[in-house]
Amino acid sequence: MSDALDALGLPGAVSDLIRLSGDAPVVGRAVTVDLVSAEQGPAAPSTRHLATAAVATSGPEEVIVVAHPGLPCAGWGGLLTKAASLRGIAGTLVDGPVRDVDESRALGYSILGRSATPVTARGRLVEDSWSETITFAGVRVATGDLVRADGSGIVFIPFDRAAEVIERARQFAARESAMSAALDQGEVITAVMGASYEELAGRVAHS
Ligand SMILES: O=C([O-])CC(=O)C(=O)O
Ligand SMILES: [Mg+2]
Repeated sequence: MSDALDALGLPGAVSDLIRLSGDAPVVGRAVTVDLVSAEQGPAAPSTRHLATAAVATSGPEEVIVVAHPGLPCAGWGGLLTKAASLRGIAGTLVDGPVRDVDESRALGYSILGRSATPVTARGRLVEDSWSETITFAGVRVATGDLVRADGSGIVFIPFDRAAEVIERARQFAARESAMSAALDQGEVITAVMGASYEELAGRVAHS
């Protein structure tokens, strides 16, 4: 998917976030949440914990995508995981720290984030909006965009470019399957990942 974005000159690949829990690929449509520091948020104190509206209205094939202002406190926790898991939500991506990671692991719920922390968001972070377009690790993400995340990171695909990105990704995947089969048949890696593979990336990157 990342190679397909490269090929089409699209941003959307996010490095540096790590898998904190779960082991299944996270695939679905983004449901965005934007967090700000409590000092920058609304004057009245928050009466609803962050991300709860997004969780309460989302379900299977949806992914909660949480923008985080970078303070050292959690943008997600175990009770949110429990509620999301009960609703069949595909997973959560947080551009910041996450807490209660062991609870999320016990439930097998997939989370990618920047780090783990024990520190609560309460009194520190508030939800500025949800379902609005956000900037997540430098990528603009709208609710409804496609997401795929796994142990290597995240790709976001704008909904209106999804068909062409997926088509291109299928071509790359077919090519890699053939290369993998060639290895099974005894071809050497120097030949399998030879000039044609390198040229493919070069052509792609500059097309
Ligand atoms: O207080 C928080 O940051 C959220 C939390 O622990 C949870 O969802 O369990
Ligand atoms: Mg908790």
